[in-house]
Amino acid sequence: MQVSPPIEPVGFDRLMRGVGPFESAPQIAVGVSGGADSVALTLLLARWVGQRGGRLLALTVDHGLRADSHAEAAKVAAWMANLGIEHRILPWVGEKPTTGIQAGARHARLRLLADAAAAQGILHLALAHHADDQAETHRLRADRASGSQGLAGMPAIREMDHLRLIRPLLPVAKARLVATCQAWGQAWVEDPSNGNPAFARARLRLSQSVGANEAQAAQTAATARAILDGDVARLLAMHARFQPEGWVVLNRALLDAPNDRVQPLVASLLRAVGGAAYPPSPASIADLLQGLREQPDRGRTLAGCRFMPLTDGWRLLREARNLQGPARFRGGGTPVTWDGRFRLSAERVGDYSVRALDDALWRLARADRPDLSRVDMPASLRWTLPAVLSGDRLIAIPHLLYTAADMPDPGVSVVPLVSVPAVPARFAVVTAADDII
Ligand SMILES: Nc1ncnc2c1ncn2[C@@H]1O[C@H](COP(=O)(O)OP(=O)(O)OP(=O)(O)O)[C@@H](O)[C@H]1O
Repeated sequence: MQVSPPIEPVGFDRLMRGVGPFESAPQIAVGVSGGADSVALTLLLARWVGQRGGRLLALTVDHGLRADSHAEAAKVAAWMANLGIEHRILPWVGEKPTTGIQAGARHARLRLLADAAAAQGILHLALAHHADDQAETHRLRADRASGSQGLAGMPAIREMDHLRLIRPLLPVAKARLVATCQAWGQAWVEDPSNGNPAFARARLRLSQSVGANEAQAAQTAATARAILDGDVARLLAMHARFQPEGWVVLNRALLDAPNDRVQPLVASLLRAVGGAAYPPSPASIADLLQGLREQPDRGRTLAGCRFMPLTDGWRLLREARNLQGPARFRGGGTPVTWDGRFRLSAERVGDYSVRALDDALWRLARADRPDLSRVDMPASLRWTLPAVLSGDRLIAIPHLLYTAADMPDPGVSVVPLVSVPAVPARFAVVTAADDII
């Protein structure tokens, strides 16, 4: 039987160069679940960061979904203390989903990790996905017949709102990570859900071993993806202008680019503007593109978005129907995501809810502030905006800079989830495959 060697310092330096650049004294956060993969990554990072006079912050999310999750997190904390690695436990509090638990836990986990790192001014969050994970992603996506971008799997670098998600171990086989822990004499925990066939990923691990061919295919696809992401980012920079209200102006010339570039770009745009968890099928995007090319002056809808013709392009915006219903939040800085498009929070603690601006709320706001009528905005866009209520009182329409005159200012802030005008590359890398963290 072939024995896998542990990862040596030189090899890890090379892996880190692949996900750079870093500051001269790098500050990095790492998600450590306690499994062999993330424990190995934490050990490797601690040495790498230490050699450069930087800082490593290890973070463990306690999902509270299993009886022993607290004990496990505490065990990781003890290991980290032993190794002299700064560590924090982040409990997942609040409502848990009843269906799609794994996907819900992944999203919550990423948010908790990213927020904790960003709060410390850390710009890089490392996760321990490895080559076997990549190959599994590849196979899962192939089973669901996703487009070429999905098949390209996870990116090694993904820009998020305030930091970069990095996956330095993507080229490395899991066996080498286990060997790394062993070489360090460091224990790890086995995740029982990896053996639970209820979950697609675990099922795959149990039913099929992932072959070298697939790992190779995933690697090739990942390279193709990096090239694709770069091209898509350039096209976005040239032809798309993002607006803070979550819509985009597109030049008609965008459609002159090759289809294998326009297709994933439009998929990302639709997902960002429409707020859906997944982009629509490649076939429906192909139909849309054909329609836009043949009759550019006709409006079209797809995936909760509208293309409204302009003189030399389109306004792409959220359709003002099937928007998410009211979502409640407590303020005090804790954010809520609404309609898959915006993250809202309020400084002042209160009993708030966010829902779509409608005619009745708009009348109330204008009665309070008649000058709002002069805001130059098409009605179709207005009805896609979030309005914030306290009980049943309208208190803010953040995009119109409206706050109710006779109420204390709740200090509402709103961030569009995916539109990042200054750095289109961030936008370009959002695909369904990124949901797998
Ligand atoms: N509870 C957690 N707390 C912090 N980070 C986590 C947690 N769970 C997963 N991660 C991070 O996300 C990565 C991917 O998660 P995934 O569920 O695929 O890993 P895992 O099966 O728990 O394995 P491992 O911990 O061995 O990496 C992990 O490698 C780790 O970096």
